[in-house]
Amino acid sequence: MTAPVAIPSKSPRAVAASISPGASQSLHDRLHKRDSFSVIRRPKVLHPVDNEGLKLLLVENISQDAVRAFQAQGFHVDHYSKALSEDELIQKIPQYHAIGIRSKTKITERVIKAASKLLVIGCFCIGTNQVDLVTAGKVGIPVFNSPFSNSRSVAELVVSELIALSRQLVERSHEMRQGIWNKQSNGCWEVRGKTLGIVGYGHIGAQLSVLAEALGMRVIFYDVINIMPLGSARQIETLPALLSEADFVTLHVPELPETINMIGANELAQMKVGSYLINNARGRVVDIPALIAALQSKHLAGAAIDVYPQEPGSNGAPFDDQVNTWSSTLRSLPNIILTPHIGGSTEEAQRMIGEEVSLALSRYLNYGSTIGAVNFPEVDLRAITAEQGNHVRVCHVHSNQPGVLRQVNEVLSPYNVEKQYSDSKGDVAYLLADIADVSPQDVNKLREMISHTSANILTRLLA
Ligand SMILES: O=C(O)C(=O)COP(=O)(O)O
Repeated sequence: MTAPVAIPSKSPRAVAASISPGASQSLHDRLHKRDSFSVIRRPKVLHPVDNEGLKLLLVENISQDAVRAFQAQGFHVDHYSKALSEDELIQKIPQYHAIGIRSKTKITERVIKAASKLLVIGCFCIGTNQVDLVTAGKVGIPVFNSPFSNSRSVAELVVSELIALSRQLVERSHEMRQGIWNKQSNGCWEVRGKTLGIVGYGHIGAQLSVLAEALGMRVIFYDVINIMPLGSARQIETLPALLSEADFVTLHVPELPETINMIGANELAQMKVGSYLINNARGRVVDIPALIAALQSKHLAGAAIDVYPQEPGSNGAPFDDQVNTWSSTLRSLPNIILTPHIGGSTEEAQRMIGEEVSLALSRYLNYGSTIGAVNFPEVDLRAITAEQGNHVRVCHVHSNQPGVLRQVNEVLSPYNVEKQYSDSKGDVAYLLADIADVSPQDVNKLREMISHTSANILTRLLA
């Protein structure tokens, strides 16, 4: 699990989408919910004019709620339970307009280059490090994720690991399953009064902070930005200071160049003798051979690991030295809890993520909205109403360079532009414009002309 990817604050002129995952409205109602105008006037349901019959590829066992939500809109959905390798993706992706993945499927530059029809990528999880976000943005593909819907599930898993580690629960259970009675209190502790050090105080870290205090723990945290501590938690200035004070260290940071091997031999040496390490973030954040050494020397009393640099792509696949050279050594250590990347794997989290990310993808495919995209300017427009029969929405992704809007507005000048909004992020800019009274014969002509402007990356028309 990772802390949320920082989403730039929304422009005051962009319409913010507030999504309440527990809400029970239909997808259609929710697609329009945030537009107060639509309460009075019925919104028109838009469809892409040039790619009818949208095909979606969902991999890694994404929730059936998402499958149903897409099917209800008439999209064709192909659903796989396992992750696909780069070569498998390259072979399949050319026919799809959208793909939904979780943490394991890597959308590399090669995959994106092969994805000639791809319009949007949905990460049905928090982390987006498995996607080449820059390349996707450059070819006009926004990437959406679920910034917090599995946070509670991860925080609860950490609570269980805190107690299980400090009571050597997995060891005792393993012995009993082998018929060995080994009642002992040596090296077993209550968590009450112990110090929990949280590295990364995002949605998961903050949620965990509250739960841990309810157990009577002292909570300290380290984060690269200043964050208001919840309850009696305390922000610590530096990582070494946190490591040297905590009895338990738990990691909740995204995988970034600066977090890879963030916990190595030096950091482990800074941790207290007899302390514990918990990693439910990303496998490459911890230098595992160094962790193995720290456990073997008994400097650490235990560890719980849910994520690994390399992970098998499907259930039933072995977790052995072919996957990571040290797998069997790790498996042989005492008081280590190893789980197969299950931090966000609860019914509740998967259902909420399925709803949230399918909604974001549908909003983009049908209405052009990029609110919540992690690699793209966030743009939305209030709905076209059902009465506005011949209105057309232009969605124009272009290079962020001078003179583009002049060219595009030149093309639009014979029409009445009801509303338009554009924003940029890095090299990519995105314009949404609603055009009145476009005859059906003119629609394709309009798309052709805008597509031929010099900075065009991708132009879609919705009507
Ligand atoms: O949300 C995340 O980033 C996770 O690591 C969970 O990944 P998963 O959906 O279980 O593949």
